[in-house]
Amino acid sequence: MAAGAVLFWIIVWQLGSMALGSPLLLPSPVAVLLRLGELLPQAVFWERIGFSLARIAGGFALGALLGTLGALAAARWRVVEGLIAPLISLAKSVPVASITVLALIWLRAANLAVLVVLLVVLPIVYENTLAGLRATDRSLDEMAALFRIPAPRRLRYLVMPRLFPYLSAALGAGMGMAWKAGVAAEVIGIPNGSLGEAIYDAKVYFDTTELFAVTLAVVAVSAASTALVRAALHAVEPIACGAAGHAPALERVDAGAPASADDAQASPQTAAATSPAAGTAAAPLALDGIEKSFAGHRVLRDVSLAARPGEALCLMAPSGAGKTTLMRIVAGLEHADAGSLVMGDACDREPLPAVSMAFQDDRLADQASALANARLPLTPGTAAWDAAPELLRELGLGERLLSPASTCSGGERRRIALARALLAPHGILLLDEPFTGLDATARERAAMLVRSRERNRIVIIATHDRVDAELLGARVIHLVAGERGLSCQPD
Ligand SMILES: Nc1ncnc2c1ncn2[C@@H]1O[C@H](COP(=O)(O)OP(=O)(O)OP(=O)(O)O)[C@@H](O)[C@H]1O
Repeated sequence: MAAGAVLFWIIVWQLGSMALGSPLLLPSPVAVLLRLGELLPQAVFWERIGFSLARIAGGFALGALLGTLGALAAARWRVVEGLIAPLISLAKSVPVASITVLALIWLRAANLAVLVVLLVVLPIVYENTLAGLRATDRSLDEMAALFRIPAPRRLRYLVMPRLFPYLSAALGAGMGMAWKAGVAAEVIGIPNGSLGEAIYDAKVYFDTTELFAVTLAVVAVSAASTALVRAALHAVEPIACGAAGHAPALERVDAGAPASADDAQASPQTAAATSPAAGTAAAPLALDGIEKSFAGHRVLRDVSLAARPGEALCLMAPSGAGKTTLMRIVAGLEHADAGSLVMGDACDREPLPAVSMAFQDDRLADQASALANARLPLTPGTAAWDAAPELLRELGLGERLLSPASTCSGGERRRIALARALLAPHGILLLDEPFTGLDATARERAAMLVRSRERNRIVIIATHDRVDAELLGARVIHLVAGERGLSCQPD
């Protein structure tokens, strides 16, 4: 299709040239191709291409680097964004010709394309990268904060997948613009041995055919550079984004325990023996008189409850009653309007308490594998790290260990999120409707695994289903609707 379109326009060009009948105004494509054929064997022509390519690529690399660093700093500090904003506006609006003339005053003519290209590429990369960084997924950020995922892992598995499409678009567009601006600057500054000089000479000698031939070469080299940049980005993307199969550090499965369907039959008792949480002692938890409203709508009123390590509580209430809100308050993700929350000796919410949570909406790194997701909050070499593949197998995910989370079914994603919460060695485990989407067998197995790992933790489960409480042997707490909100009542 593309080749057909090109052929169509070459025919139009040929017909136009024949109609005009003046090679000075519009040489025919055949004449241009013949001239290009004469230029291509000449070493000096390739030296010109090399000269311009080196400077344009250099300016592009500098612009991309500074644009990315500037965007990272601007996303982190508003004051930096404010300081950079006028410079970016200036770089976008100042004509290439003005920059070129200034560059000629400041620099040697040979290197002026570097500065001009830098100033053209920098705002494109800066603005796109900043937009990518701002297109944050708050729920993933919240998950990362709760699990205390180390910054380099956050960047690779959670930020880069969002950022990469913006960065690719910017670099692809930036490379095309770099050639336009770089050659324009060379035509004005006429550095010796550049493609711009060849175009300038062709203009001076009214050699329109030569002008077209050199321009055609510029277009070809620009297209090849853009294709190269896109191919490099395509190759780098899975590694930069920690996609499944490209994160060996997080995905190493013990050689003695290959992923297989048979492994899914491993018993929960085995898991209990290797449970990372087995030695984790939690402090008691006490909520007293918790109140919470959203925009005047009271959700929780006078909610009080207490739990000791080793205890499981089951919050039962109808949909929309406030179970998630209460869990979020325990996790420190939401602030109560009134009341107190005590964990052992530590009062209240700052910093976030050592809590792990299976969120209602899973919150997985979609491109990463099931195993990488389960290990995101973990430290290599710990018991929890080593136990991750086994736990996933016991949850029936032996075949999916190295599959991207995005390709997993709803029930499989639920179990990955559950595994991540179970493995994180925190004293309080919050499970928000953890068995949604699981069939009866998977649900029973998951419940047994939770039970086998809860010994020294406080487990709070939100559910609509009494069976979940029975499977887990949990104490049932009803959130009961009152006149002015929801309060807590034992079973
Ligand atoms: N950030 C928020 N802003 C405004 N309203 C909110 C917010 N978070 C929760 N709510 C409201 O608080 C109420 C309780 O929500 P919550 O998610 O805690 O209920 P739930 O019992 O967990 O529901 P479900 O069982 O359907 O998950 C709902 O009416 C919800 O719309």
